Amino acid sequence: MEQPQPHVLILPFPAQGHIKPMLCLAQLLCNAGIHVTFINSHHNHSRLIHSIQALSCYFPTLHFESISDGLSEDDPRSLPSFPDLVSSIKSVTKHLFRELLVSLNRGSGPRPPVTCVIADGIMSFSIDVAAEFGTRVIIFRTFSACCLWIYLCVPKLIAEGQLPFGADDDLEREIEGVPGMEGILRRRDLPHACRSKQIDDPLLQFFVNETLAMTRASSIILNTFEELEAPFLSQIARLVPNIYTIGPLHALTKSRNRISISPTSSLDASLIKEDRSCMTWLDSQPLRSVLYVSFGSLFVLTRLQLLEFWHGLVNSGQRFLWVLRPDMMSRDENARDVIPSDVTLGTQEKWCIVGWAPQEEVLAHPAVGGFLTHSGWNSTLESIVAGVPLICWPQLSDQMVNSRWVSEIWRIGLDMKDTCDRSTVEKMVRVLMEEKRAEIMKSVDQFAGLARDSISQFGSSNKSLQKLIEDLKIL
Ligand SMILES: O=c1ccn([C@@H]2O[C@H](COP(=O)(O)OP(=O)(O)O[C@H]3O[C@H](CO)[C@@H](O)[C@H](O)[C@H]3O)[C@@H](O)[C@H]2O)c(=O)[nH]1
Repeated sequence: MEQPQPHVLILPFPAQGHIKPMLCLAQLLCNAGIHVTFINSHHNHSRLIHSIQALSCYFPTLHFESISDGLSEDDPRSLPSFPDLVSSIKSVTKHLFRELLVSLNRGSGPRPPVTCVIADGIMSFSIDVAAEFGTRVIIFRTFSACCLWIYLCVPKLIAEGQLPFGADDDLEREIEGVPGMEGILRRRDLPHACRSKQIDDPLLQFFVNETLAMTRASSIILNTFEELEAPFLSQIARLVPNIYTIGPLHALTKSRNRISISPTSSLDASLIKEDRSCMTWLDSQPLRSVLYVSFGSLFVLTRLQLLEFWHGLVNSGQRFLWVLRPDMMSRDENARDVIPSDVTLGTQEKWCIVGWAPQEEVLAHPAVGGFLTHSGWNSTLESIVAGVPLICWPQLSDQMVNSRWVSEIWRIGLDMKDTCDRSTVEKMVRVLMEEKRAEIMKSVDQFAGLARDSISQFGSSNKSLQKLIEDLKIL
């Protein structure tokens, strides 16, 4: 009789910062001979079609399915639409996910029935759906352990009266009651939703409820490495049954793929088409001279913020490469039209602007010497691996605490949260690129080394991956 085979169904939240690490994990599991079905929204599936075709060629056990996210094709999916997306997923996607599970479990075609669901940490409905079928669920949290630990502590902070506070209250005040963060965590470092005076603020409730739901899964996966976040991993381990710490996933995946990937191939699963002209521009820049500026895939800027950044960057006298996405402005404007018209657009000697960059390659380029970022977790990890120091300008969720840890604990960069004026931008850039560069680079090099060690053959993240693979093969 034929042995039953493992088949993992992976369900990411339909956004770039969630799809990318989960697709990395999918590749690692396929390398171990496991069948994986990766679910995208219809909207993202069509945007990823080239990556999907390339990945399906390279990994014979990797399959793709798509279901609706409940929004229409033309609806925006950037940050202001996040609440609409969350509620449509809850009302529409949940049922479609159940139907897909039923159909895959019929076992028709080359794939065996589903043996495990690996679902995004903000798609907790999957825990209930999988339970109907008696299928094991592992939750994948795509952001930092330090942020996960804060969300787990929010009910306690509410009970102790430390929450709520309003955005006008003293944001410098220390937060007590998050073990391991004493003396470091201030109100302003909590996820932005904590600044609401209303404890029933829908966004805060959403993140807290999704976090608590996670404790019902059989295990959780975190895209981090032990040497970076050990204190929080041990705190979280007291509340969840089992943690696999497998990160930085992008680097682990690249080191394990036996295929040679040409830089122009689309295996990186970008939802926006990359403009590779910036790589040619970087080739002509001096060593470590360029500040890379990117605020991730969701972030939206006001006209005023964009102008303050622009003037601050130009006044710093440093070279910069800036990613301005076409959907980046809070009003229906093109970011490039907002930049003062006395400056000719296009590739200049000192700066270059693109709509979307091949970020990992940019960070690995010898001309890049710093990264001005919103501190999304993927960007933070990618910068750590590349050994590039950071200036953090966080706006929400995990970004708020990531930036605090970057500046105060890991000491690999600077935190400029809650400020956005040209003189601060100029000063921060000068400090990072010149004044404190040598000092910051000592920690940057140390953490880049630790990240490399964690994904090596005997490293902590690789061991955790091997354990996950073994566990998935036990049916
Ligand atoms: O020009 C660009 C800009 C970005 N990226 C990639 O896009 C991803 C962006 O991810 P991240 O840095 O995590 O930012 P967001 O897209 O904003 O991610 C969301 O999801 C993350 C994971 O949960 C959270 O940490 C963030 O706070 C949340 O905003 C990274 O892999 C980048 O390499 C590119 O490839 N090209």
